[in-house]
Amino acid sequence: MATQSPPASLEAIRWRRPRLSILDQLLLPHTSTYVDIRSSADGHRAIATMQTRGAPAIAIVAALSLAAELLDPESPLPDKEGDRARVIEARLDYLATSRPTAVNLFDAVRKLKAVVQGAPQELCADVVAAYVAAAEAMLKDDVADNRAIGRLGAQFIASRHGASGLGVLTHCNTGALATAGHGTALGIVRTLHEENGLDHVYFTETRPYNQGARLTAYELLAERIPATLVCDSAVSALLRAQPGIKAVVVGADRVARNGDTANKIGTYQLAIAARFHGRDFIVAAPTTSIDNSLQDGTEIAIEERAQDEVLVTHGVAVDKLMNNSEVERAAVRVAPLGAQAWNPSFDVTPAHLITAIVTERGVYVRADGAAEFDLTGPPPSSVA
Ligand SMILES: CSC[C@@H](O)[C@@H](O)C(=O)COP(=O)(O)O
Repeated sequence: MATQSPPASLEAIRWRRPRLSILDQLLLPHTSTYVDIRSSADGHRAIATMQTRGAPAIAIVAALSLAAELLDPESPLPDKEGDRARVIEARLDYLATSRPTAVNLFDAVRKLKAVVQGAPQELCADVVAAYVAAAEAMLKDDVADNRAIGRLGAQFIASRHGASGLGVLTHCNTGALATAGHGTALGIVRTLHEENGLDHVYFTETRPYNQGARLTAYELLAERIPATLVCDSAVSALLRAQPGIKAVVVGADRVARNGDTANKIGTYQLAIAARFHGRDFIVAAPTTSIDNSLQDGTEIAIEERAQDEVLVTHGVAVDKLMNNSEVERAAVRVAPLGAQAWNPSFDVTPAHLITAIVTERGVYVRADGAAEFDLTGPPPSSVA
């Protein structure tokens, strides 16, 4: 395995029609390896094992994995158009079982099924062409959406706290590795940095999978953004010690129509700490993360992952890393054999703890005195 420094511009999802490859996020940050995804079965496996992760990225990899399969001349698709459409829909249903919480996946599956059902029926190639074009559009649109979220979020924070010298705290990884590029909450951090508004970003380890310590650190180093890693348990102490941190910015896996937000485990306690210390708590998410079918967060399915993610940790040997030798990721048991762990991958932050929800269409805030958002209509400050 080769060791590499972080590339200048991250491309976690590499689509070169008809080929898809993804940056293996189980091996980051010490090893950058692209894995070929040739089929929906490969896509399902990459999502379930978290070789790729992050709500928007999961949806896009699922969509493109099936595009790669459909464009493969050796893929055994039936010749008849109706049969072909049914096979595509069955593959989409299968992809939807890869992870349960991020609604972007289900949103993508629903939209792609509608494309397949609406495609002209005369030629077999049409349904595939329509599918591939729609999947490719999802990749392209996500970057544009993230750039809009970055700009609107940076403007919102600047309007409340000034346009320079800002400190922010973020959680998990919501950057180029979790999306098609730029990122959501990390997109706001990137935009603040590009516009010289950012003084410093603090980011959590995000146990147990360490999306912060491994992936956000990797992205921030690549772009030389001034940043400091903290343990998840240091957040309250950090907010007390650093009055310059004006906002906590996080992503979302699913937002109910009242604003209750499911995001990476630990987000809820960050929101409580932010409220206690009088800081803004901002959710950054594309509208594909909003699930208007859910009245509130109690209806969100929370994924529980394997106990071993808590009981065992992974890393590389420090001496090999320092000597620039080839490194191999190894598992290290932390808890004693026999110890039991509970490992919910997400938690739900109640709407009343959230200052604003930044989408690509605009910023939602709660009406004066309201404990909940109304996400069923356009945001008050919509983007034309
Ligand atoms: C733009 S990514 C937003 C969320 O998906 C992110 O914060 C998160 O919770 C990711 O969880 P993960 O388990 O790594 O897929």
